[in-house]
Amino acid sequence: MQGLTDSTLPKWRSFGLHAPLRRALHSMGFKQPTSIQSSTLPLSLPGERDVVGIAQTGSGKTLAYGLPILQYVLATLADPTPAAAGASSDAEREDARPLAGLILCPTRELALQVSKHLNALVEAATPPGKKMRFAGIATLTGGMSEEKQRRLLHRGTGADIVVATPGRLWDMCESDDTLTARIKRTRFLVVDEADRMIETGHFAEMEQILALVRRAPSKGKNAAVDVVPTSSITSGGSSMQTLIFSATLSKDLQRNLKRRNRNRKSRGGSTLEDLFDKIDFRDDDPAVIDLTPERRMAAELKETKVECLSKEKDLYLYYFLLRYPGRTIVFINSIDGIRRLLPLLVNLGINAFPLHSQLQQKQRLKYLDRFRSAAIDASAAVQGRSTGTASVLLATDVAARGLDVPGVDHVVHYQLPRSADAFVHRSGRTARAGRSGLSLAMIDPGEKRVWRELCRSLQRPDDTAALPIEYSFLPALRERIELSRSIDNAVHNQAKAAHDESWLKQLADEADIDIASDLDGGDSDVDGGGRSGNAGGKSKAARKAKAKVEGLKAELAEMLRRPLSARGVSHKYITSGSRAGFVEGLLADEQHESMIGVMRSTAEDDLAEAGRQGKGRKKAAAAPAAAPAAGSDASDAESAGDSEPEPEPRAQQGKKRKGAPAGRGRAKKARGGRP
Ligand SMILES: Nc1ncnc2c1ncn2[C@@H]1O[C@H](COP(=O)(O)OP(=O)(O)OP(=O)(O)O)[C@@H](O)[C@H]1O
Repeated sequence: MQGLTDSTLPKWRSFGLHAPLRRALHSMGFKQPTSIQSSTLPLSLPGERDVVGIAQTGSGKTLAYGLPILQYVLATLADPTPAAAGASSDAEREDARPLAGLILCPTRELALQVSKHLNALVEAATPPGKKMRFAGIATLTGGMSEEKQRRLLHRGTGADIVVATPGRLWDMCESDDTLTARIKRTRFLVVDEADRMIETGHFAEMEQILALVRRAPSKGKNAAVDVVPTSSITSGGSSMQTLIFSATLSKDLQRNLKRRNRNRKSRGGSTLEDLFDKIDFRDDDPAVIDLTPERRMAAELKETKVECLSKEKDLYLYYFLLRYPGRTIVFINSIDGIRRLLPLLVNLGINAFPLHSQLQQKQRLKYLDRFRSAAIDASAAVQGRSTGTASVLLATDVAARGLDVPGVDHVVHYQLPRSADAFVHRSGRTARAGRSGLSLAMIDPGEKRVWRELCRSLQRPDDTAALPIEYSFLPALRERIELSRSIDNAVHNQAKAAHDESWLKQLADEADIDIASDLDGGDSDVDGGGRSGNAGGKSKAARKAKAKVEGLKAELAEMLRRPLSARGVSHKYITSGSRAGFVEGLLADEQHESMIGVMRSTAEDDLAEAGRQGKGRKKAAAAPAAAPAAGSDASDAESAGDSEPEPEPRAQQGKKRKGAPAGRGRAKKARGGRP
């Protein structure tokens, strides 16, 4: 073992991991185990116990279950099963080899990520110069070529570890006896995100897969079935170890918050009972390691909220993305919502990518990759684009669990999810592995009850601080958003007209009627215009619609070029503006890149500063009773003719340092019109 002595990684030494694994941990920079790893490893290594591990998001659960499996693979390299040793071909050897591990995950992205994580460890564990990796990992997920997955599964003497989503795995099992037989004798069964995996009605195939690893009653608990011919295997091996992991394992967190539930109390309980019902643990008393923190979230996660009208969410989201550039995942409850918001943000120059289940798998991976690899560089803000510094993933809950994208700064709940566990998992896409992060909940009046239920489910008071907002930017942002919406409507009309036109043309062709003159510029009936999909060219209306889209785009580009200024900033004579500290900030090069008048700062810093200021001026800061302020306690009712939220009394100005500006007194109600 080159360059690695027992003293290199003292914190890992007590687990007795094989040298290649310690080498890999060393080269990947994992200097010490996380809490869940150090608590479960002594129990979960080969030959030990069944383990149920519950720990906060981003705490390293993948390695907690991955290391024992890889430890087992390394041990069997030196000591293959007798049947495998006596086999004369790779296929025979594969038949005779039990699977080292079967890892079940709820989403394709998560399965691919787990494989990638374990593969990286295997690669790092392989001595330099050696081509053969010591463990083969096959990923079986839907949306990708089954044939290719089958090839990788059976390569050589077969994969050691299978990482799979239940649907694709079961499909393949139905036509692959070798796979089925190897699963029946798997040495490790891992159920990641276990509460989700066994939730009734989610994965019909889970029942069948779990039945494969259940022991046949006739064999009894201690029957040895590990080294027997494949054909005679009818039930799971007796030495299987089961490792169950999740960040949440409580039925109360799964409760539908949107449904009024009078029997709330009786619904509590633990998913553990369901697990014991559904999974045939070999251990009579599996070890349960529960490291759930009090608030159920990572300690490094800061939480905030914006209370605003539903129709104002786009505005506050845009404000947040501009004010705090970085990598942000925005969770939206419906795919239609993503389809609406995506063009709106893209028109505004935001690097936004969609992720939902109706995208092809290739596209899902492509967008995730672009989100992951987008350069977050403050200096990338370019003329004509509002920002080049944000990377935004607009996602449904398909991205809520398990996804580990390094460097996600913020999670935004554009709408509240339907259950508290979804809220915990969504929020956990940031503040991972000891990093800081922020979760922002956007709450409209209709969601106030759900928010209260959510806090109750999480057993905490509603003490989430409101996001400080510099209200004087909002009129200009609103104008941009409205223009972006108009562009989207115009593009939609254009496309619709193109569709109508080609349909009309098709009908005309079928009836042998010539409508070319209309399409060439006569008085077309096609309203709104659009692209003609035929050789006759475009109708007058289509040309008009195209010109309208181009005109609006040019107008927005011009608008985006104009700087955004906070109230009190003078463009003509910089030093004459009334905004305190503005010039000092400019001189110190601490001004925000695209919002003139506020400092570069993080949302976490601004929250902390607002908290400090708020303590001293709680009474003075109370919002006017007549209109709900964003971030203040808005009315429960979706009031008719909802007026614009009154500006927050004290505008926040970003991170305050020594000599930095203090908040300017009360801002006046924001005016519309151009800045
Ligand atoms: N011992 C360690 N030291 C430092 N970083 C680690 C360690 N173990 C894992 N990590 C890193 O922590 C990050 C989160 O790990 P992982 O995805 O396994 O978390 P998780 O607990 O499964 O999260 P979730 O509940 O969201 O699925 C990963 O980027 C991983 O590389």
